[in-house]
Amino acid sequence: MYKLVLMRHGESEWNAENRFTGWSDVDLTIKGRQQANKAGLLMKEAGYNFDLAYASMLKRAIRTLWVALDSMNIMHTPIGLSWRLNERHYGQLQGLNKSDTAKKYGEEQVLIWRRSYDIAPEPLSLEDSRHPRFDSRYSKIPEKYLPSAECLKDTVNRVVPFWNESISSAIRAGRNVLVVAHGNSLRALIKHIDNIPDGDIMNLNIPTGQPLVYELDENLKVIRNYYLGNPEDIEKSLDSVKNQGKA
Ligand SMILES: O=C(O)[C@H](O)COP(=O)(O)O
Repeated sequence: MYKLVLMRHGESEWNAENRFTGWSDVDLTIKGRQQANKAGLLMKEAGYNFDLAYASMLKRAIRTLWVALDSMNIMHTPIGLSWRLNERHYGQLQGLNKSDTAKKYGEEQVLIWRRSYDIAPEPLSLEDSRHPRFDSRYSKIPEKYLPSAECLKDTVNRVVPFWNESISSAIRAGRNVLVVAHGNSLRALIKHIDNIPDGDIMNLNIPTGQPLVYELDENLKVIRNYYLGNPEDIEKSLDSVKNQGKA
């Protein structure tokens, strides 16, 4: 049996301000750093150790990973960063307050933008200075792959090649792997590894800074999954994620 640990970054500055974030590169809040530290201690106490860790190319995920590895005292762990683990690109919604957006367009519309499987928000124009094609960290990635907006289906299509080419082969090679990414890039990954139907994935939310363990059989089929943290904290955190789109 293999074990894989997935974790969403700790609270970010825009989580705290309830703004759509996507590929915007905002940092962790103090609370977010504390969550990452606590998550590391939790994993250490539970006997986890990692041979390899992955994060997206966004600093809220990278810093969460650094802080967690630091609190586990395993900062030597090799790290792979990939744009394929970045958050779902939220297009023109990026930067807007979720609750104000619900007041303007209605909660139902915001829920569609946040959780529908195949409806993407309005894209950023190719000339918008926030477009990833102007960001040097993505300069080696062919422009056709750089999103202007994504629905979850697009994010699944972006994340799955990274699972197939990197994460799953590391697991099969017997390496203990930690992946730190984002609410929607993890929903995309989980949809794939746990074979969740398109219609059911809208009910899955991921709390910030909570290690989520997946036990996998030799064919990488999911046996079971569970959070390491306190169930009440996780429930509270899940409710707050759900309620972000309320007017
Ligand atoms: O990009 C964002 O705003 C968050 O990371 C995830 O947002 P969501 O829960 O509204 O999809």
